[in-house]
This record gives sequence, C-alpha cells and structure tokens, in this order.
Amino acid sequence: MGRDLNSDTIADLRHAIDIVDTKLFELLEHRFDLATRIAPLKTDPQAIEDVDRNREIFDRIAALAARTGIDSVDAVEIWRAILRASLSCQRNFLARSQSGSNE
Ligand SMILES: C=C(O[C@@H]1C=C(C(=O)O)C=C[C@H]1O)C(=O)O
Repeated sequence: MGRDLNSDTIADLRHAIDIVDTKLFELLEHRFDLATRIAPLKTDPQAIEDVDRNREIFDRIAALAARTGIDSVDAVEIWRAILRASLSCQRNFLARSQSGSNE
C-alpha cells in the first residue's frame, strides 16, 4: 500500500500477507473469546447453536461483501467456517466447565 505496485516483490507482498494473517488470527481469538462468554449465559447451554443468529450474521456479511469487491458467496463461506470454529470453542469450554477444568 502506498508504494508503486510494480516495485513490490513477491517476498514483500507475502510478508505483508503474513502480517495480515497474524492480525486476523488475533481478531479471531478475540471473537472466539466473546462467543465463549455467551455460551454459559444461554438458558440451555447445551443448545448453543442459534440458527436465527447465524442467519443474521450471514445476511450481514453478504451485505458487507456486496459493498466491497469481495464475492458474497465466498464471504459467507468464510463466516460459516468461523461460526463452526466458534461453536467448537463454546462446546469445548462447556465440556471443560462440566469437568471442572475451567477453574
Ligand atoms: C455466540 C453465539 O452462539 C453461536 C455462535 C455464534 C457466533 O460465533 O457468532 C452465533 C450464534 C450461535 O450459533 C450466539 O448465540 O450469539
């Protein structure tokens, strides 16, 4: 960014991608932490998947994608994977709570 596109080498650009991936990872960690804090607040903590909320998120992501150059089908697919991982974090957290290992 800010530089003449042709002056970037593949190595420069891959390095920039690695930095972006690290930031994305940190954001994902934060997102999973928030989702994990929601799990024990649900009336039935075993039923943690909320398909209506998932749909709301997918619709919002598709709308955000439509405002950018990102394909909305691709964007929703990425968020499907994020929600799958999020649910896994929540389930692991609840399983650890039940075995007392979160204390
Ligand atoms: C975190 C929640 O639990 C689940 C995980 C979600 C998420 O990671 O955003 C969204 C909906 C639920 O399927 C929630 O209900 O908000």
